[in-house]
Amino acid sequence: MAQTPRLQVDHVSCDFDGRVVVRDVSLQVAPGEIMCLLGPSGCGKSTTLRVIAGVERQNAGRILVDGQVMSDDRDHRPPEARGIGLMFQDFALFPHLSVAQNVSFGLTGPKTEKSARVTELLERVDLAGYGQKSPHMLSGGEQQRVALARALAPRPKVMLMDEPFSGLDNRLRDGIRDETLQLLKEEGTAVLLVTHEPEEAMRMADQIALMRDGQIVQQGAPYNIYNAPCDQAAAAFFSDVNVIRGRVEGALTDTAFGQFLAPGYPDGSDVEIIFRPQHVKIDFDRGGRGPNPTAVDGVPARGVVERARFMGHESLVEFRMDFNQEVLRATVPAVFLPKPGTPLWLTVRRDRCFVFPHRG
Ligand SMILES: Nc1ncnc2c1ncn2[C@@H]1O[C@H](COP(=O)(O)OP(=O)(O)OP(=O)(O)O)[C@@H](O)[C@H]1O
Repeated sequence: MAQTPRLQVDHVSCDFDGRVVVRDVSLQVAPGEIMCLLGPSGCGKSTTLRVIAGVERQNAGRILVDGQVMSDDRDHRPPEARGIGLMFQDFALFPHLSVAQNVSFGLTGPKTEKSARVTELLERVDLAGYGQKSPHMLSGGEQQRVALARALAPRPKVMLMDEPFSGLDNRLRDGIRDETLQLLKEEGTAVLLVTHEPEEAMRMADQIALMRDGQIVQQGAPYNIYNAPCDQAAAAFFSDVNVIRGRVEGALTDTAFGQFLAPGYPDGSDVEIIFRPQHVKIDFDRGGRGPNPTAVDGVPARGVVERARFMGHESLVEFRMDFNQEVLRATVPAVFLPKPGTPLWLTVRRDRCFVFPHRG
C-alpha cells in the first residue's frame, strides 16, 4: 500500500479581490521528503505556503496532514492546530526571552520533558550551552539555528519554509542549509520550501514543483525537470538556452544542424529547438570545413566568435552564426578564449535538444 503523504494539497485555489493568485495547486510531500516550490517573484509561492499554514484561507480545494483534513470548504483548522511548523527569512526570536525560553515557547507538558527537548535540540543545532544567552548576543547564523530549534521543538509533521536561508551570507548559508535539511529528514518531517533560485532548489530538493502565474506547471525530481522541461520557459528557468527555429515535414525538422525529430507536430508547423550552451561542441575550421556529421552530433554549422569570457569553472563563447546571423552560446569546461573574428564549427548534442511549438 502506498504511504500516506505527510502533506497533501488537493486542487487549492486562492484569490484576492477576484484576482486569482493560486490556481488549482495539488502536491504531496512524504515523510522526510523535501519539496521545493520554485518560481519567479510574484508567482504565488508564498501565498501557497500561507494557505497551507492556515493564515490565509483558500477559495477551493483541501489540505490534509497525515490523511486528516485541516481545511476544506467546510472545516478550517487554525494554524496552531495543524501540526505545521513555519520558518521564514525574517524569523523573529522573542528578544526579551532567553535562547532556551525561545525554543520551549511552543511546547506543552511537564517542565522536565520540555527542558530535555530544549537541551536535545540545542545540541542538534550545535548550540549546546547557549540556553541562557539572550538572542541579541548571537550572530545571524546562530539566531537562525535557534529559530530552527524553536520550529522543530513541537515535532511538526510538516515544515513550511519561505526563503529561510536567503538572509545569510554565502559561506554560512551552505553549511546551515545542509545541516537544517538533514535534521528535518531525520525527524521525518515533510518539508515544503519556497525559493526563486533554481540552483538552490536543485541542491536541496527531492522533488521540485515549478510554479508560474499561480499554477504548478511541472513537478518531478530535479534531474527530470532539468532534462525534460515541459516548455521553453521551464528550460530557460534553469540555465541560459539557445533557440533555433525550424518547420516540420514528416515528423522531422531540417535545420543548419541537421534533422531533428518532431513527433506529433503536423506538417508545416513551426517549432523551436532549444539546447543549453553546455551541449554545443566546438571544432576548428579545417580549410573551410568542419567535422564530419555523426548520428549523435548532427551536421556542423559555421559561426564566427563575437566574444569569449572566462567564467571561473568554464568559458563562455558567443558566436554569430553564418546561417541566420543570430547569436548562439557555447560553454567549454576549461580555459578556451578564441579571438573575436575566429571562424569555428558548432555541433549540438541532438539527444539533449528539446523541440517545442514556436511561440509566435
Ligand atoms: N494579502 C494579499 N492581498 C492582495 N494581493 C496579494 C496578497 N498577498 C499576495 N498578493 C499578490 O499575490 C501575488 C503573488 O504573491 P506571492 O507573495 O504569493 O508570490 P511569490 O511567488 O511568493 O513572490 P516572491 O518570491 O516575490 O515573494 C502577488 O502579485 C501579490 O501582490
